[in-house]
Amino acid sequence: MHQDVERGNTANQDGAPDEAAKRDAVIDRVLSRGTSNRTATTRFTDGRATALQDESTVADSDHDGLQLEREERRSLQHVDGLSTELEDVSEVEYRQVRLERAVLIGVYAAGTLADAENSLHELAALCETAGAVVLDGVLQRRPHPDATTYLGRGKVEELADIVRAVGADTVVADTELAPSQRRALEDRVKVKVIDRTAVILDIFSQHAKSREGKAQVELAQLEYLLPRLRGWGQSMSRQAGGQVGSAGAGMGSRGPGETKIELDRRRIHTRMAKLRRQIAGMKTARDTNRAQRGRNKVPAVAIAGYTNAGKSSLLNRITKAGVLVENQLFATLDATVRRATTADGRPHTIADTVGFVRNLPHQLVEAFRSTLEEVAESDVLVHVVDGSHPDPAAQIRTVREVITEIDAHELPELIVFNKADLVDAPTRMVLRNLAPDAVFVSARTGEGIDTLLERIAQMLPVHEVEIELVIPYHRGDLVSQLHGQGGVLREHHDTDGTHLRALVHPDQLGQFAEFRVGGADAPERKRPSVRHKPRSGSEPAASRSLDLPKQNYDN
Ligand SMILES: Nc1nc2c(ncn2[C@@H]2O[C@H](COP(=O)(O)OP(=O)(O)OP(=O)(O)O)[C@@H](O)[C@H]2O)c(=O)[nH]1
Ligand SMILES: [Mg+2]
Repeated sequence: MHQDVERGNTANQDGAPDEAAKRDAVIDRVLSRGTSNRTATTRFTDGRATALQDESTVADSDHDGLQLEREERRSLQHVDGLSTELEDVSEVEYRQVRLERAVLIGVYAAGTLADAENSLHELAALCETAGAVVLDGVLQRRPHPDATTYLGRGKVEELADIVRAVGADTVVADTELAPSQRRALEDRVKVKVIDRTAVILDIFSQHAKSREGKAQVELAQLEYLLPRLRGWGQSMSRQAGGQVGSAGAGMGSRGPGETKIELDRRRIHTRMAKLRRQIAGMKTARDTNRAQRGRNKVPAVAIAGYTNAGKSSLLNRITKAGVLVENQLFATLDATVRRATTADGRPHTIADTVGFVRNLPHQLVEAFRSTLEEVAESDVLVHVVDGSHPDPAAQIRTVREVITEIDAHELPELIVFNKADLVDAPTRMVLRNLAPDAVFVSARTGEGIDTLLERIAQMLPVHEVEIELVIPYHRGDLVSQLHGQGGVLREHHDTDGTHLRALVHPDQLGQFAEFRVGGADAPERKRPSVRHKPRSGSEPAASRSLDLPKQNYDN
């Protein structure tokens, strides 16, 4: 729009080049030389790269000029059905003032077109959630994004044409852009350019409600901005016409806000240190709560999964918790913990958690680490997957990646395919192959909920009983059995047999009654069992903590 035109015209007048600018320019030049060689000489045959070839060495290839041209034309691919533009013209008029009009861009390697399209559709949903209108989306096939301009040089010109033709004011790249790529693209396309990470951070900043959530998002945003400081300071002040404030500036620029962005690095570092301390402080309260639950031996279930999979709906269905459910990405940012009881009366907690998404900014995973500990410290992971999603396998992969990152990958996991009301029989077969033990449920219709509750009850740790035993030598089978179930705490041999202190399931008390020290009436100490799958070494998982080293919070 008008500001963008102005910005384009003034792009060369932005301050005298300082040392950093010179350094950047050199880096940019070096990078652009390296890639221009590569992109000019890479060719594809039948969707497969034929390795790096020089133009002069492809004489014997079956490419003729026409084929090359056709391939070039094909390589910038439109993704249909992305537009979220409103039909009603009057509403469009109104929204134009308020919302950004975005064109999405992505790069995909040979053979991953379907995946790239899914990813671009998801980016469209993210942009929509952030409050933008998506006008168009284009994908370019390329082994790697261009180091200078993300899309190839020629394609950037086409993109500029598209942006002008549809009247967009923002370009959103599907993967994280290097600061120099973003600047180079902006200079050529003449509108604001942001990336997937900025959109996700923007949604988080709009949705954060609790003090802790807000602090976590701000920390993540500052971390993202820090290496981009110079570029953002310039383009954002141009973008907003010098206007100070956070709400009106649009996707990728809300949150820390204009004035903060223009603070020097040192002050941002100070602010980040303060946020880390705040978050660590709030974490203490959460730890106390959790320790309380731990002392009362209440097993914990965590509902985790891809964003919009229906985690909150499921928690509502199970516990009638009244948790915010929205057809939006990242509706839930704060972990909600509810109490529940199994059919046989065992109390436990169920926690709803923040959703995951592909390319979840690592800054967010770091900042939300204390919230995500809620997941890592639970006893059972209920991994909710949207069964009606076009690529549930990718969702499962993404969620497992994050779960591994927060050290929760060894928890017993139950895959739950939700939205079964939208899944037909053939798709169920496919899903079943993905996860044979999974439960199919519908938070909407209630289908499968009873089975889900039964399965959760089976997976909850049972409280084991600690007993003292003397087992005569001719019953070595019992000693082996106790070792086999991992229940032996202490053992020594004496003349009357093997002396043991062991953990057994309450159902086994009868079996061992005659060997108990002091007879069957001996006092027994109840204690929670160790995890189903103890983590590395002999250390029981329950005693592990995800605490970052103290110094990480303070510098
Ligand atoms: N058809 C159908 N829709 C469902 C079902 N469960 C949830 N939904 C819908 O899916 C959307 C997302 O539901 P949420 O419960 O907010 O999903 P979530 O996983 O908590 O999402 P985030 O908190 O954003 O990560 C909402 O529009 C729900 O109405 C289901 O079983 N069937
Ligand atoms: Mg939710």
